[in-house]
Formats: sequence, structure tokens, C-alpha cells
Amino acid sequence: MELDIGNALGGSPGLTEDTLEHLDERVGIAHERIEQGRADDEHGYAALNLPETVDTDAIRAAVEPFGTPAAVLTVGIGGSALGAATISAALADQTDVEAHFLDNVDPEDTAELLDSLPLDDTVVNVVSRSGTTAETLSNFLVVREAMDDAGVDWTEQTFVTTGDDGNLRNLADTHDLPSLKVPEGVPGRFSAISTVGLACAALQGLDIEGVVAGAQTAMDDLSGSLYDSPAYAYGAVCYGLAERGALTNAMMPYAESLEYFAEWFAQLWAESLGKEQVGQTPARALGATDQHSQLQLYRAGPRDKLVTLVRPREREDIDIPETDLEGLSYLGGSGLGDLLDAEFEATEASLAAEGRPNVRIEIDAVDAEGIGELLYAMEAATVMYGELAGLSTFTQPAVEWGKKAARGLLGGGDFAEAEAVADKRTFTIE
Ligand SMILES: O=P(O)(O)OC[C@H]1O[C@](O)(CO)[C@@H](O)[C@@H]1O
Repeated sequence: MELDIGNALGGSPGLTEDTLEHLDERVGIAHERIEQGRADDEHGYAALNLPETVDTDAIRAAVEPFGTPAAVLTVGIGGSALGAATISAALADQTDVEAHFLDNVDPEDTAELLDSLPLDDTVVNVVSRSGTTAETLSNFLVVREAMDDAGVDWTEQTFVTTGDDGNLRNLADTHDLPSLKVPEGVPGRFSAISTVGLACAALQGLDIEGVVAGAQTAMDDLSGSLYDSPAYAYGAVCYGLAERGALTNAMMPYAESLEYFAEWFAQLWAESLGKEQVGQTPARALGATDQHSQLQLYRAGPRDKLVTLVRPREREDIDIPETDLEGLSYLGGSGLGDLLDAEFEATEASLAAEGRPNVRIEIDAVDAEGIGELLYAMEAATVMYGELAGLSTFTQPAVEWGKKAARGLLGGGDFAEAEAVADKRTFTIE
């Protein structure tokens, strides 16, 4: 992975070479703290050890009994779905096994998905670190009933990834379901390079060893200087720009196969760094599509954003046919990929021309190594940003209020939060 921060210097907001020097000193100190956390397998920091601690043979052995299904249906939410979805989407052209993700509780969407699946040849991959998440367990109960109704033995087609205890662990033990454990001390959003993110890819017969090898490459690049570590440099530059007013980070990959990556990044960045009244808001964008929807704002709106542009250096291409259509002949002979790359560089330059900070991230290709490296690098960048900002990166206390309120509303216990829902101030206009 290569990082180019040239367009983060000098703009408004922007960094200076002196700021970078100062940030580099702080990165050195933070790196020592992170290394200590890794050495002690401390909660959260342990995530940065995963390239060394994940056991891909054990994952392959656990899913082996399922053979090669027609489809894998992953039932999970947040970190229990987004890492797996990112890997499967990035490598979708390397397997015939479909991957579907049930990571919301929309009855119409769930019904449509279940109607569309060959349930007799679908493996259900249920993932929950806590084993108690209402959306995941509800969806699983619905899927299980759909399989029953279709005369399919769900116990033969269900795979579980969860913790040592909780409802899901009890279910797995009761029905003797094949299962894997979530890694110790790794928050969901940091668990892509583990059983959580790799089980689905393994069920699809994808190159999970390559994903881990890519993550290992990024891990080997961690060092006490941002000038030698693209991941830490990205975290430090984003932090430095946020300190100077760039409170939104638009993650804009220029590859459809990386669209889920932007969604995964949004959880990682928001849930890790959005606390104590600070944080940089991740905005999901896609290049070139969102040049025609959001770029106007990024280029001419408030000077409160950073744009992160991501692209693979290599990609399959399709030639644009020669044409004598008026005004289009210049496109003939180029590839769609050439056009996409021209759009990437033009957008980058258009932001720089207005002094709008942007950063370029390039990976060799959207393949197993490339996505592994990108995922790990963004996780390390998040940990570094959290250290520099003095945040507790690995917690997400603010999400609990709503969970209690929803549970109380459904009769799942007495929660003050549920009562507070009734106190809503209304001012309706129809
Ligand atoms: O894996 P679990 O425990 O089902 O949690 C799913 C997601 O919900 C959260 O706890 C937020 O509610 C995330 O941090 C997590 O990734």
C-alpha cells in the first residue's frame, strides 16, 4: 500500500512540513504504547496481532464439512458482517459461491432475500461476538423457520462464530453446530482478519491465506515513524487535519469492488473515534459515481473535509469502442479503466486546486493480498489516531442506550430508556 499525502500539505485546512515533524515525534511515542498493548495482548491492541494469531487452517477445517454450497448467507451486523462483506465483495470475481449479508431487520428485504435463495444449498453463517444482538438473533430465527418451512434441516447447514458464552453459543452447543470462536480482546470492527471476517470467504473457497498475508505486509510496515509507516501516517494526517477543522473524512474508493470497504471503514472510524465530543465523521463515497453527486460539496462547500481517494494500480479493463459520434471520438481506444483513472487524478487535482485536503491510497490490485493490506492498514491508522487524540478507541458505550430502549419497547425488560422514548417532543407538520 502506498500513501501520498502531498495534497494534505498547504491547503486549508492543511498541514505543514513542521506539523508533520511534530506529528512524527508523537507517532513514535504512540507506537511504543501500541507495541506494549500488542505485547500484552491488551483488549483492542490485540487486533493488530491477528495476522500472526489467526489460524486459517482451523477456519478451513471448521467449514470443510459444508463443501461448496451455492450460497452463503451471513447473518450478523456491524463488525460481525462488514469485514466479511468487504472481503467477499473485493474477491467476488474469484468464486461461484454467492455471498449474501443479512445485516438489517427490514422484513420486506429479508423476505425477498429468503425467497431468492436456494435454501437447500445455502450455508447460514451466523456471527455475533456478544451472541446477544437482537437483530442478528431475530434474523436467524426467521431464517431457521424459513428453512424448516422449506423442509431443509437447518442444523445441517448452519455455521456459528461467536464468543464463549451467550445465546448463540448455547444454540451451537445445544444443536452441536460447527462453530468457531471470535478472537479474544478484539472488538468486532477490528475483527476482519479473523474467524469473524474470514469464515464466509473460506466457505466461498476464497484465498483467506492471501488476505492474511496482505495484512501481515501492512503489519510489518508499522514503525515508530510516520515517514516509514503508511498506516500510521494516514492516522496521523487524518488526526492533524481534524485538529485543523477537517471534521469529515470522505472515503472514496475508485472501484465498485471496494464499495463495501467504504461502509466497513465508516463503522471502524465512527465507532472508534466518535466519542468525548470529538471525532471525524466518515462519509461513504464511490469514484467516479459520486463525482456526480457529492463532489460539488467537497470542492465548494465548507472547508471542513478531507477526501481519501483509494484505487488499485492494476485492474481488468474493457476497451471503449472507437466512435465517430460527435465529441466522443476522444474516448475511443481508451479503456473504461483509463477513464476511471483519469477521473481519479482529475478529481484529486480539482480538490487541490481549491486547497481542499485529500490523500491518495493505492494498492497493487483488489485481490486477497490487496484487501488484507488495506483492511489492516486502516485498523492500524484508527489505533494511531485514537492514541494521538487520547481516545478510548476500543469501546462504544454510546450504542447501548438505544439497545435498551428498543428492548424495553418490545417487552424485553424494564428500561428507563424505553420510558424516555415516550417523552418524545412532537411537532408534526403534514
Ligand atoms: O458482534 P455483535 O456482538 O453481534 O455486535 C455487532 C455490532 O454491534 C455493536 O456492538 C454496536 O452495537 C458493534 O460494535 C458490533 O460490531
